[in-house]
Amino acid sequence: MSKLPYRSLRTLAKTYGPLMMVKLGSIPYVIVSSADAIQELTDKDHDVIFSGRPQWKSSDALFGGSTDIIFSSYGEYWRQMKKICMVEVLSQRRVNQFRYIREQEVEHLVGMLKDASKNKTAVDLSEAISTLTNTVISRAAFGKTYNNQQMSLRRAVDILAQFCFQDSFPILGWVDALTGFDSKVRKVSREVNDFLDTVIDDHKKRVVVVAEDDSHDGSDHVERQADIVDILLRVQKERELEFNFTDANIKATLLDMFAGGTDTIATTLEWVMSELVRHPTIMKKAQEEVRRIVLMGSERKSGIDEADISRMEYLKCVVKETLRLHAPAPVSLRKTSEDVKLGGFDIPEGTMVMINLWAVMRDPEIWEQPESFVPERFLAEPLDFKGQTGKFVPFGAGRRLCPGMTLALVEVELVAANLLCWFDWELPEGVVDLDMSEINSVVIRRETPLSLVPVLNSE
Ligand code: HEM
Repeated sequence: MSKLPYRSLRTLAKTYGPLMMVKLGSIPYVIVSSADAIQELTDKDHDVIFSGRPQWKSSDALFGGSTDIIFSSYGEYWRQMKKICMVEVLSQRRVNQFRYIREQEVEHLVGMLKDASKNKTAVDLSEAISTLTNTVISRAAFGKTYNNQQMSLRRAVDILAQFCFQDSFPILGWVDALTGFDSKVRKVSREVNDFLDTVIDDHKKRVVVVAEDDSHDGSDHVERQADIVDILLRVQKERELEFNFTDANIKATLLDMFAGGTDTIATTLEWVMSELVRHPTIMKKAQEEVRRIVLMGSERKSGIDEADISRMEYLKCVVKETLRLHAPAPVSLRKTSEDVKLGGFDIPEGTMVMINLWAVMRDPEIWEQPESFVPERFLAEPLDFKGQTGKFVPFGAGRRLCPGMTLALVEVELVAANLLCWFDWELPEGVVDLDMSEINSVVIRRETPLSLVPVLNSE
């Protein structure tokens, strides 16, 4: 198995078919690699049975026994947690509420790039985008950024991607003590808990008027805009739940927002820009659309709002095509909750299942020129992100579908539109072709940072 397992598993599936049993470490996994199998797995007879998740040593330690949304087992507890997440934290209303944060941070990024463009030197766009996505989620979640302390969240997310003997070879679990994995997990878990306890305590102490709508335009006409911690504390106090929503649950939810909502958005933007730089005609077409809508209307605008974005049909296709080729989360991990049949095979209760989303989105049986970057394919076939066809599945499918997709898409589209509207982009001197190598960490990222020269658009 290579360092990019979704690629090796696709190669195996070409020989052994879309449903195969592979041992990863000493644990047997059913690997699912076709749209038909995904559709079957998420139909009404299968969805619940395939909605379990494997728990890891690190998820148990970091999320108090995997009690977050990403890692918790399927059941009433997960259902309640996901509902809170979707209704209270990631709903359209919330996405609108935090619009002013996205707009301010994008303005900041554009300002920085305008300054850099004066020197005609390359900027580390990966770093700039990563800072933006981190700041946006921090301000939405905590009301501000906590610079140094917040690094513990980064370390926690990184640990989830690290190899652990117990998860792959349960009989060798003791080796994790020797490699230092166990002590590292304990240390990071302590740091994260201490940090999030401080954040929650700070919020409990503040008695100020907070607004939970999108009335905040960045000025001070409400005393303070509610952030996600305020919202979760209000849920804890007011909402009638079938379980006791404790501070530990709030911490697990917050950690999920960071684990799910920073690197995924940043890496999508990196790949959008990488693909566009490699395809100048597509870049030009996308720029023309964005500039026509923003700069050539009856009143020429100095900023881009989300109403403009809703009209950028081609840009949306560029984002879809990027997510098809570069799914940030290339596989979805599941666990069966009872004996079940899939594609005619008997699968016992408790089986680990890996859905190779990446392979399905490059399957030559269902995509023309599957390896090529062709945004136009989505003009011809406007597939949505809900994964119901089993074919276009960057956010997964079924009950475990990603709840952060609305938030992710508005942020990706807003940043991309700004990068395309105000700048042309060039490769640094001496670079002829962009290296597109991938690295598998929490998400699939570029192996090398994306370094590009911004040239101010003079239109
Ligand atoms: C481009 C951005 C994103 C991509 C591609 C992405 C992709 C995914 C995928 C593939 C899954 C697994 C779905 C499955 O098992 O079928 C998932 C789950 C999840 N994502 Fe995202 N995600 C993104 C952004 C976000 C954001 C912004 C958040 C929150 C702020 C988020 C929070 C979650 C959570 C909580 C889950 C677990 C859902 C469950 O188990 O029920 N994601 N995501």
